[in-house]
Amino acid sequence: MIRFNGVSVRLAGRDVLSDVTLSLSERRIGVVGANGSGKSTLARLVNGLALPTSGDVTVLGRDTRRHAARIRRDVGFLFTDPDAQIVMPTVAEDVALSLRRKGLSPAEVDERVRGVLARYGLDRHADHPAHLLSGGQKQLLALCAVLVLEPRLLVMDEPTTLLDLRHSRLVADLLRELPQPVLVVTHDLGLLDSFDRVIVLDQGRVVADATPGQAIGHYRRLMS
Ligand SMILES: Nc1ncnc2c1ncn2[C@@H]1O[C@H](COP(=O)(O)OP(=O)(O)OP(=O)(O)O)[C@@H](O)[C@H]1O
Repeated sequence: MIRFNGVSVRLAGRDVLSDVTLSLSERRIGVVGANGSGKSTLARLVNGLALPTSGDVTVLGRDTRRHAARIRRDVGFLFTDPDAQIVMPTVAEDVALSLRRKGLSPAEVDERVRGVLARYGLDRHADHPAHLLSGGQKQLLALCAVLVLEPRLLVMDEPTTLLDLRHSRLVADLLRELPQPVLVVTHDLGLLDSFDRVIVLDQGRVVADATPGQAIGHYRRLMS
């Protein structure tokens, strides 16, 4: 599903990722590590937002250097900062935008938008200005806009950072239920309990790649 082959990323004269080789095919994959260890860069490599300086990244059988546009259609990407992906004036319009680009009929768009907003408790805000939502509500809106497209694979960069306990649980439940494979970067270690595989990064290198219990144990020792 995702293959990193000898991947290094050098930015502004610094090695942000060094010689990462991973073959990922599990349904739930977590990535943890200290601030600045390269987690977001690793996530961004998966949909071609970042490109390797050396080595290559293959996603769903395609090289991210040569097929970035196609890969972005297949891979839903949730940014840490929801303001980075909210573009339309109202909540419903923002979710509808990506669907209209897919050529769906107005009635179909409306039905899908209402459905996803209701699922994430934003239906009351459908016609409200998106910029007036709280940070957590914006994060949920960004999630709705990604999920409504039913991508083949999802990448989430710190999806629960702005969420209260109830909404964090909603995202944890979603991660259990979603049919698609998901790669999640997070500092919310509880989110990873039910995951299949967790990768620990340290200074741009993979230093553990194991079950959640083993990987988080390694991460805790690294941080102590
Ligand atoms: N465009 C860029 N230009 C220069 N340096 C960058 C760029 N993007 C990231 N970096 C650097 O790469 C390193 C890794 O950044 P990255 O965002 O991948 O870390 P992270 O593990 O996600 O951190 P955090 O947990 O704080 O979000 C950091 O030192 C950062 O300053």
